[in-house]
Amino acid sequence: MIRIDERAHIVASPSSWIEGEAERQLRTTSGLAGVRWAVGMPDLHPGKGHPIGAAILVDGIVYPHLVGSDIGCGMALFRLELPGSKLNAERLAKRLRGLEGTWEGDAEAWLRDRGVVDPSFVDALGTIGGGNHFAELQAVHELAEPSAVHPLGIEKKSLVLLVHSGSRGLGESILRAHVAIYGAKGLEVDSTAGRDYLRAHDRAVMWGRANRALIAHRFAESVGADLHPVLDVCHNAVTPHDGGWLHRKGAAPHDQGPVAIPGSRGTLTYLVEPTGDGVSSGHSLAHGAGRKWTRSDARARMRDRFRAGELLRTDLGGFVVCDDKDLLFEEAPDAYKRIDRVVADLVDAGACRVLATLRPVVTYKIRKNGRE
Ligand SMILES: Nc1nc2c(ncn2[C@@H]2O[C@H](COP(=O)(O)O)[C@@H](O)[C@H]2O)c(=O)[nH]1
Ligand SMILES: [Mn+2]
Repeated sequence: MIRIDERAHIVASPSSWIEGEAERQLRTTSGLAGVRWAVGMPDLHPGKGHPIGAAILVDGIVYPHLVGSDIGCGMALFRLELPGSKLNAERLAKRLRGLEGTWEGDAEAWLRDRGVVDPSFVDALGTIGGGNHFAELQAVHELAEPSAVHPLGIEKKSLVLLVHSGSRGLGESILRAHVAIYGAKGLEVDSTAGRDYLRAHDRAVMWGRANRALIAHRFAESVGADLHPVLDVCHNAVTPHDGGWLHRKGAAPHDQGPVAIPGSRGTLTYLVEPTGDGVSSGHSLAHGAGRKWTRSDARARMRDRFRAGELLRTDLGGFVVCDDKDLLFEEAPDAYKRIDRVVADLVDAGACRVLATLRPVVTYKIRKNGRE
């Protein structure tokens, strides 16, 4: 554990690499009015003023900035049953398209069926979005705890689909509306503005969940596969906890069953199960490996070493669908911290155990002219 101040610590061994700026941001965050405690996950890294990879419990106040603009972002895992017995990843990668274009189905009905009243941003529903969002076909690498994994329907030969996306323009519009009036201020939970924010926030969380489900549906449809939901875990949200409000920005809940913690398109994803009471880890788990390099650093460093085309295959043999060269460089596996170290820190802290590891087979980011 790395102690930051009397209210803040990071769930990481002192030898794990955490950027000084991320520690500074966590200290600033723990000094906000009403903060009871702030806990950094081992994937902690700097954000826009406040760190990413943190859980912050606040009394009486909700801080929209601590949740950020991608309200409801999360990881959803599905088991995928492909027709035929042999997987041809390259052919499958070529067949996949269209996840960046507007869905032709009834998006309003899709949202309503999933509890989103007053549907909005319907044109973006079912689209992955930019940045580090992705839809990734994965194979089981190792089953560490077969008896715990079988109830999830996952076996040694299973294929799974991991979808990382959020509330797209909806979450952004909610934060923007807050900033226009209140700037960086928090809101009293028991105020009209606080209640309005929480209502809009909850809608964005449900929108994000419905979005991941639709992305998975489109992915499965485009390769003719059957889809079985395994888990959906949101990592950007604020929820009631122990009389206060638990803000999570890039942190998965510890009390909602198994969590998928991805590393990058070129490293393993860890399927973990929370252990212990969650107290020392802020009732949370890491949500990824966390950035090591900023996007501009990654572009500069990777451009020096590789041509974009060379990054379309990964060291683990995966295929990458990404027609945006900048994004290909920015999201290179080297731009992220080591996922094995992140997970080891959580395990050493008694926060989770590893059930299985998953290997990326096809990572879909963006295809230009996706509908052709
Ligand atoms: N398996 C993959 N993991 C990836 C990829 N791109 C990013 N990542 C990991 O996901 C988290 C997401 O972080 P967030 O703050 O945007 O929610 C990130 O930390 C990486 O570890 C990918 O293409 N495949
Ligand atoms: Mn996210």
